[in-house]
Amino acid sequence: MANFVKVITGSSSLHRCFTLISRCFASKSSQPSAGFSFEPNAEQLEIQLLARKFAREEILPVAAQYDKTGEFPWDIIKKAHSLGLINHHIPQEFGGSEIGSLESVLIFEEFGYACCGIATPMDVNNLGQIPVVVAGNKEQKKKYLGRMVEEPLVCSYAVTEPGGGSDVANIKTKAEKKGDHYVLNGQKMWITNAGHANWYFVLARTNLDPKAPPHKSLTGFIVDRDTPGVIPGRKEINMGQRASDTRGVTFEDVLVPKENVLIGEGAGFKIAMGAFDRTRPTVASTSVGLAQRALDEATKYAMERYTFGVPIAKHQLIMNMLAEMAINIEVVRLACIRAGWESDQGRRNTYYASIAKAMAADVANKCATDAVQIFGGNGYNTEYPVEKLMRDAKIYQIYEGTAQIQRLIIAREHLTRFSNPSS
Ligand SMILES: CCCCCCCC(=O)SCCNC(=O)CCNC(=O)[C@H](O)C(C)(C)COP(=O)(O)OP(=O)(O)OC[C@H]1O[C@@H](n2cnc3c(N)ncnc32)[C@H](O)[C@@H]1OP(=O)(O)O
Repeated sequence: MANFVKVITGSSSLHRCFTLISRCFASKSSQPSAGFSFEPNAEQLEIQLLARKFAREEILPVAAQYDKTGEFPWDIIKKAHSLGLINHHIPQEFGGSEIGSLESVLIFEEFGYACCGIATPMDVNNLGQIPVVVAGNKEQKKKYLGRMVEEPLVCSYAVTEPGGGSDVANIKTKAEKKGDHYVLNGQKMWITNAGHANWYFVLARTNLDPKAPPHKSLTGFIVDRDTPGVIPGRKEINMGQRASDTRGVTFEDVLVPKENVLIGEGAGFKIAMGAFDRTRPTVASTSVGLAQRALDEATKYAMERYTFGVPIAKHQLIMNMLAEMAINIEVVRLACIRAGWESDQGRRNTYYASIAKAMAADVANKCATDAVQIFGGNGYNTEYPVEKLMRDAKIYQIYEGTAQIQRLIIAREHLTRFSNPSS
């Protein structure tokens, strides 16, 4: 592995970072802090710098090309795997690095800065794994997480259906128990990594009684991609994040062994929701990376572009736009850190995760749109980087819970806290 690191970077300092990152993983750096601090500790800084170097040197230069071709970024995923920059949540017991959510937040901001289309397959890899991390038994973890540490594989989180993704309790895919197996039938839609996944986390209805409480009727399964009857559809051509692989998946009489049920029948809804609590902070920080990139590109352009005899960065209306971008980025970055940190304290972070996700998605869209505005006609052209940022940003207000669903969650959490301040 060390050789591989040198081959891809030509740098022994990067390898030193890798050693440090492993040490940090081993010591689980996210211990409760002694008090407020805006300073990353030495290990967090090393992780951030490693991710930044990797993102700027390996992802950013090829981002436009992957966007153009829509090719799945296997090369990047393999390199990230070899550096320990993916599979963060897998316990050390099963070979993973088991870093904190806060460290994941730091890594994904760097990935998002370089290319969200390339970051998303790696983010979703976490989303697919987390149900197994939090709800899998020892055998399931060993079998399905262990293989992802051994080789660069990806998995998927298959919850959304053609009928909708927001109202999770109403999904229609069903799994009927027959002997030692469940027979899975149904259709999933907008499943990221679906064409390349080695296995899927699938949420399905196991209690078909219409009077049964919907949340307790859903069960989470691990489904091997090569099981007969698992049929991924065509790659969807989306507005942005084009390197990311999104497809429908049909399940036709798929036999899933009962050993692949997570926890037990009826536990699926809460497993699926709990996974979002862990991944929304990193999805949010990925979009913060995009917003920061938009600000940096816009600033550079504004300092080089002259109108009325001065760089446009000297015009107050442009300065105002840059300032607004900076304000929003600084604030939402802290929201992401809080959401990751809360999770690392072992507390339910639903409220903070949704605040970070909701705000980061809006900030990314505002910053990308304003960057295009600052670039003027050039911003609308594919020769410049900001039109891609605008296309890549939109989905953050839709996937992993729409802007509206996040506000629903925040309001519900707020009302509960308000009524019961000790909760
Ligand atoms: C990197 C980019 C990612 C790209 C791929 C993204 C993949 C996707 O986009 S997936 C599709 C997007 N969809 C979503 O994000 C789902 C959005 N929907 C939701 O989050 C839920 O359906 C939501 C919040 C609206 C829940 O609504 P609702 O059906 O009213 O359930 P609700 O009453 O709140 O909860 C039911 C039970 O679950 C529990 N629960 C809810 N949330 C959680 C949670 N976070 N953790 C644990 N338990 C939870 C509740 O406490 C309740 O428990 P009990 O019955 O014991 O009281």
